[in-house]
Amino acid sequence: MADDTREALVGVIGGSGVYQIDGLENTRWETVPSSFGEPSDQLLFGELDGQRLVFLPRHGRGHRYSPTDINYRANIDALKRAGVTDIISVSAVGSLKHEYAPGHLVLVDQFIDRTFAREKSFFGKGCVAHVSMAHPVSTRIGDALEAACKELGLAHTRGGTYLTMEGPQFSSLAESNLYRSWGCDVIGMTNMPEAKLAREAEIPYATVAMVTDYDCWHPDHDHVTVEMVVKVLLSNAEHARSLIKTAAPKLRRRPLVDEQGGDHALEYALITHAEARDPEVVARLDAVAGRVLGGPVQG
Ligand SMILES: CSC[C@H]1O[C@H](OP(=O)(O)O)[C@H](O)[C@@H]1O
Ligand SMILES: Nc1ncnc2[nH]cnc12
Repeated sequence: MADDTREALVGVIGGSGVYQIDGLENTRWETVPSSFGEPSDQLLFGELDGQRLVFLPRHGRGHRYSPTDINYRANIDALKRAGVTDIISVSAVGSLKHEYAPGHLVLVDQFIDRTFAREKSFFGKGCVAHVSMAHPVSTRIGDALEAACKELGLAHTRGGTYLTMEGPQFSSLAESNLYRSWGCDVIGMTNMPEAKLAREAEIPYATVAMVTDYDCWHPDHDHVTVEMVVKVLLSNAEHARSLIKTAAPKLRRRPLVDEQGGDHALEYALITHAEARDPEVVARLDAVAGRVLGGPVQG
């Protein structure tokens, strides 16, 4: 029978408190240049139980970039250039629901984007595209993460909405209550535009949101502080590590065409006529959109 799968290369974007992956073997940090500027750091290539993996610390080693200052475009472009086919994002989040106590993992499947000071698209003047964000998270990667949580006995919930705020300040009580009234589950500062850009780059994406605090709405819990987030993260670092270790091998082979659309999002997204495209803009889209832009555009 014909093999209708292909080898995957899993990329892990580590959030606050996750600046490396212990246990990764045969590692090398490599500079991967991007046509969209500087990624947050070099990429760490390595193997986890024989499975090749690429790791990028979202805020850079030492946490040098604030959520607003992260060059999300360069990060996703660099991962694409490195051959990454699937992204697992690991993120610290505040809980907006009683039932998600610190330590709980939420495998989110929806996002609300309230950020306003970031580059959100690879496309624009000179080459316009509109991708679907109806279902921003890959069910296939979510399945692997859920199975891993079950195997490891980690407290988790499949599905949930992650509200992305601009930051860097945490929310006011009125904002926190507003997001709760919208039915959001968790709050963070980074997953948008990251998930949008992964979609544009045709890389299926899924997030493991690690609850570190109750933001500022819970009457019985202190308001979130960085100290609180770091304390919970340190005590959960082992969970994140074993989760990646258990989930990544489940993603080793992937379908030729992802049924979710995450790896062919650009199929019907480009709207600028070939003759109207700006060759310079097209040139820097070589990794992200080379599949649909075809050969070099004549100037
Ligand atoms: C250190 S608390 C706030 C910080 O943590 C989260 O980052 P990440 O998603 O990269 O884990 C949150 O979004 C803020 O950037
Ligand atoms: N309460 C919170 N708000 C925004 N980002 C966070 N990251 C961790 N906790 C957070």
